[in-house]
Order: sequence, then structure tokens, then C-alpha cells
Amino acid sequence: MAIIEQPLRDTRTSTGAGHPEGADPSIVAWVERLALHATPDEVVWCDGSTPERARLIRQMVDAGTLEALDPELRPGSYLARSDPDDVARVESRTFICSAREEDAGPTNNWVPPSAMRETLHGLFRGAMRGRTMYVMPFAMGPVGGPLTRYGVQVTDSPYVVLSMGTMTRMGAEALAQIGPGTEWVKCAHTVGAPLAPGQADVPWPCNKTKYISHFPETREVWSYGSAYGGNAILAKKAFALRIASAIGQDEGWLAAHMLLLKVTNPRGRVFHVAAAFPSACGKTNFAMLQPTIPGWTVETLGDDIAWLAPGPDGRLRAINPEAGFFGVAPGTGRGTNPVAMDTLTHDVVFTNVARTDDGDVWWEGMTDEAPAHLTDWLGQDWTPASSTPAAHPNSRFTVAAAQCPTISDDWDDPAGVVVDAVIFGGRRATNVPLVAQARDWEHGVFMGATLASERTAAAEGTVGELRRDPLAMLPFCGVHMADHWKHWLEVGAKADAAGGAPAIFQVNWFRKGADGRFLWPGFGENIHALAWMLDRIEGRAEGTASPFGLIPAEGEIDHAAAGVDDATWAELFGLDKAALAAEADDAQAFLDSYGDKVPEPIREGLARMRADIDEL
Ligand SMILES: Nc1nc2c(ncn2[C@@H]2O[C@H](COP(=O)(O)OP(=O)(O)OP(=O)(O)O)[C@@H](O)[C@H]2O)c(=O)[nH]1
Ligand SMILES: O=C([O-])CC(=O)C(=O)O
Repeated sequence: MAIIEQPLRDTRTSTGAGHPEGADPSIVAWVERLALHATPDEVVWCDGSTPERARLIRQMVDAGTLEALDPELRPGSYLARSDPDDVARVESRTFICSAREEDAGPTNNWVPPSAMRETLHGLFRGAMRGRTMYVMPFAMGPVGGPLTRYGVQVTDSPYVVLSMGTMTRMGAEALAQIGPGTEWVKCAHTVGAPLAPGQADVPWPCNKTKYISHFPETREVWSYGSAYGGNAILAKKAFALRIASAIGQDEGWLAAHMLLLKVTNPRGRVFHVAAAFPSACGKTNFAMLQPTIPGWTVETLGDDIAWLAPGPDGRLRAINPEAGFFGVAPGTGRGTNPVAMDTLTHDVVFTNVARTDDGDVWWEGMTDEAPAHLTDWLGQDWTPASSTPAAHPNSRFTVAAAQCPTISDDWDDPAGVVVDAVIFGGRRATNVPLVAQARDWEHGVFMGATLASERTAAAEGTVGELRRDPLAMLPFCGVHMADHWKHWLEVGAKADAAGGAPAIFQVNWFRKGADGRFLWPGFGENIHALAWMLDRIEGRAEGTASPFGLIPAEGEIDHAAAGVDDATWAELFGLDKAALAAEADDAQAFLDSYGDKVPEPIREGLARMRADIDEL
């Protein structure tokens, strides 16, 4: 990643900003209009080469936005501390501005596009004064691939440029792909902190007012006021999920909040698995799983987003449209995710973690014992006696996917990989078993549609509170959620007709015992559940019926090998009739909130579950 300095040499555009030769006129015109309106001091087009990354980093170190870590301990790595009010996605300030309210649906904040445009027009006027506007053409997916899509983001945040350079294929190659007739997604971003002449900047400029606004029909995202993660790296949740779910609905493919992994069993058979867990519920960890059962290997293709589209033979194939990981730091340690730790040894940007006295980073869960003294994410002294965490619970690392030691050879295959299994999972202290298989695609979509999870620190809200998070897409669906379910059903029916839709499963690594402790060790031991799923696909395991679908039959998972005793194993699959009936009531109320838009197979899924519960 780097910036082309095409600095203002070409004065053909009315702002005086130059643009790279060959840039599609539609992009040039859009950039020019934005520049005239937001009035940055200069416009710089990014080309994706490396020297400018270094220049940007130097500039951010000088500005205090980044602190260099000790190059011996963590070469090429930096620490950013955000504004304390700009630490996570802001769902309450996220809007889907479809032309018709019913196309946004009850789970999205909707504002009529004309009203939102007027608001944004006002906010963007002069918003970049005193700053540089960077123009970043980018590809989601391997450049030139059949499933790949293009976008252009402008931003006045160098931190966002650096992040986009890691998270996407950004720069000249992507720009060269955008020609007349190429659909490209417009992503406009400002931190909303114009500088008066002579006014000193702050390390993390942002604005208390925030808008993350999406216009699905015109394929646009406008983001104001935040420089953090999914609010500002618009290629990620905004484009690759919210806008892409609208594009996919029009074109017959699925944008999914899913990790993608490749697993090889002891007999050498290879499977590709896509798994949807809500934010901060274990996608990165599962994508980097280190199997504790000998003979199995897991390789990583993606940790957050997958696009699933019918291939030439009609089977569903998936790509990871991203090029990097924006992962949760806390909880990541040698014991839980050694692969992530090995990925993070160099060239990483950490945000809101703690700094050690010798110039390295630390976060809760990295080591069993905290260092005796740290500088916390707020820049203050911290000791183990402190009552607040040293790293923010949503502190993150940004790192290139290619740096991951378990990255699979086919992670950037433009044609994608055939998906054998789809998994849904959430954080559920109660009720939901460790693993279950859906009876068929329709039942699986029911499982996904009624998925619930306890809130995490990845977004504002009360951590721990249970909410329905259909397909792990609640905050990321750019269309009416019930239309999205219908679309899932249709895509699956087509894949079935073409020789086999993926098998669907549900998992829950987070069930708790009466003492509040997790019943399942998780992490590398999750291979036990994964192996059972793939054994099911191969016909090597039978399973046994439950209200959740098929669960492992006695002896099909060697739970003792995972360090789980018989009583705990029974608890992991425990069925409490009254609690399950309440669960079904809750799912019913949730589905009812969508009125008659709920597809029949999903209603039937719930009716069957109720009947199964009654029989317990
Ligand atoms: N108990 C338990 N915790 C887990 C497991 N897998 C992940 N976690 C914890 O869950 C938190 C989030 O894990 P990630 O893998 O980063 O979650 P993610 O879904 O990729 O998060 P996003 O980047 O927000 O989408 C971390 O603190 C992990 O340590 C597991 O199998 N068991
Ligand atoms: O989008 C973000 O800010 C971080 C992220 O991956 C998520 O919340 O799922």
C-alpha cells in the first residue's frame, strides 16, 4: 500500500487536484465534486505501493497518532490510541437509506435518502478544511477475479488510509480495473474535524456527531465523525456486508459475516467451511484453529467476511473479499490462539491496547500474568492493582492476511472455494448445545435466522445482554432482514438443485455452568465439534435427534480427549424443557416482529422445534 503522490501537478480539475492517468472519468468527477464541497487543502490519490505507507506512518508518528513499538520486539509495528469516545461501531448512528422504508426493514435505522443527503451535505461542507483528502480505489476480492467488486473511498484520516491498505487490495491495480461500465461503490468518509488556519491538530480527530449512512440502491456509503474500524474502514462492514447484501440480493449471491477455513482430515479429504458468528464471538480464533486431534489440519482463508456465489457448476463457492484481519486483541494469547500471536510478530497496527515499558504491547489474556507496569489504552499508568482493563475490550490489531502462518494457498484464488459446510454460532450461556446439524438447508436457514447472542464490546450497548442476531448480520444487513432470509432460501434451493447445498450446523462454544464458568474449553478443542460435522458430511457419524436438529450420538465425540468429563458433557447438551419453551416463545416474538414477511420454511422450523420441545 502506498500513496501516489500525483500532487496537484495536473491542474485540469477545478480544485487543482491532479489524478492518475487512466482514472475513470466517473471517479474523477465524483472526487472533484467532493473536494470542492469538503474543501481539503489537497487531494492525494493512493496507488498501493510501499514507500508511501512508510511516509504516511512517519507523518502519523510525527502527529502523535501512532507510536512506534520497539523495532527489535515488534518490527514495523505501531500503536494508535483512539479518542476515548471513538472505540467501536456505533449501531445507533448507522443508517440504511433505501428509497423505501420497507426495504430497510425493522432492524435498521431508516432515514429517507433525500433527508439524509441533505444532512450529510451540510455536514460534509468544509469538513476537510486544513486536511488532506486521500482517494483510495480498492478491490474486494483478488483483482480481476469473477466475484471481485470495486470501490473508491475518500477519507481525511491517514489512519484509515493505512488500515484500508492492509484490509483491501488498494491502489493502482484496482483503479485500472474500473472502466466505463464497471460498477464501483462510492465510499465517502470524513472525521468531521476541520482545522482553522493555524489550529493545532489532535492525534485522533473525530466528532461527537456520527453518521454511518448507506444508500443501497445507488451503492454509496457516507460516513461522518468516526475514525474507528467498521465506522470508517468503509470497505469492510459498510461495503462488503451492507451494500453487498443489496447487490447480492439483486444478483443471486450472498454477502455473509463469515470466516472461511480449509480443513483436511486424517484421510486427506479437504473441506471448506464458512462460519457466521456475531462480532467478537470467535471468528478469528476459529479461522486460525490449531487442532488438538492428531491428523487434522486447519488453514485460514478469511476471518470476518465471505461472499458466497454459485460457481459455473451451480455449487456455492466463496471468496474472502478482504486482504487483512482487523481482529480483537483481548483474549488472544499463546494458549488460545498461537497462530494469531505468530501473525502479530511484525508489521501490525494495534489500536487501544496497552504499551509495555520496553516498547511492546500487552492486553488482557495475552499472558496469564500482567506486567508490573503498563501504559494503558488511555495513555495512563497502569498496574495489576488498577481497577480498569489495560487494553480496551474492543482493542484491535490490523495485519495483512498473507502474514498469517496458516494462510491457505487458495485464500486468494479468484474463483473461490467450494463450500462444504456453513456454521452459525453465538455466545449462549444457556440452552444452545455445543453442536447440532440442521436437517436440511431450510432448517439451517431457520437456525441462522433465529440465532441469538450475548452482546460484546464490539459495538455500543450493554455487554452480556441477549439479542437475536439473525445470520450474525443484525448490524450488517443492508436490506430487509426477512428478504435476506428469503434470498438465503432461494440461493440454497438453487445450490441443492445443482448437486448439493452446503450442510448447515450450529455451534455454541460459550455455554456456562452454574458457577458461571465456560463448560467447553474452546479454541483448539473446537476441532472436536468440527471433526464431527465433517464426519457427518462423510457419513461417518450418525448423530441423534434433538429439538435443535441432529446432535452427536454417544461416543461420536471423544470429549474426554478435550478434557471434558461426562457430567460436563451432558450439561453441554442439556435440555431444560421450560427454558427451551421460553426460548421458542422468544424466537416466536422475534419472528412476529417481521409480520407476514417471514418465509414459510422459517415458521415451519419454529413449529417443528416447538413440537420437539413438547415431546421432551
Ligand atoms: N471461551 C471461548 N472464547 C473464545 C473462543 N473463541 C474465541 N473466543 C474469545 O472471543 C473473543 C473474540 O474472538 P474473535 O475470534 O476475535 O472474534 P471475531 O468473531 O473474529 O470478532 P470480530 O473481529 O469482532 O468479528 C476473544 O476474546 C476470544 O478469546 C472459544 O472457543 N471459547
Ligand atoms: O467493524 C468493526 O469495527 C470491527 C468488526 O470487525 C466487528 O465489529 O465485527
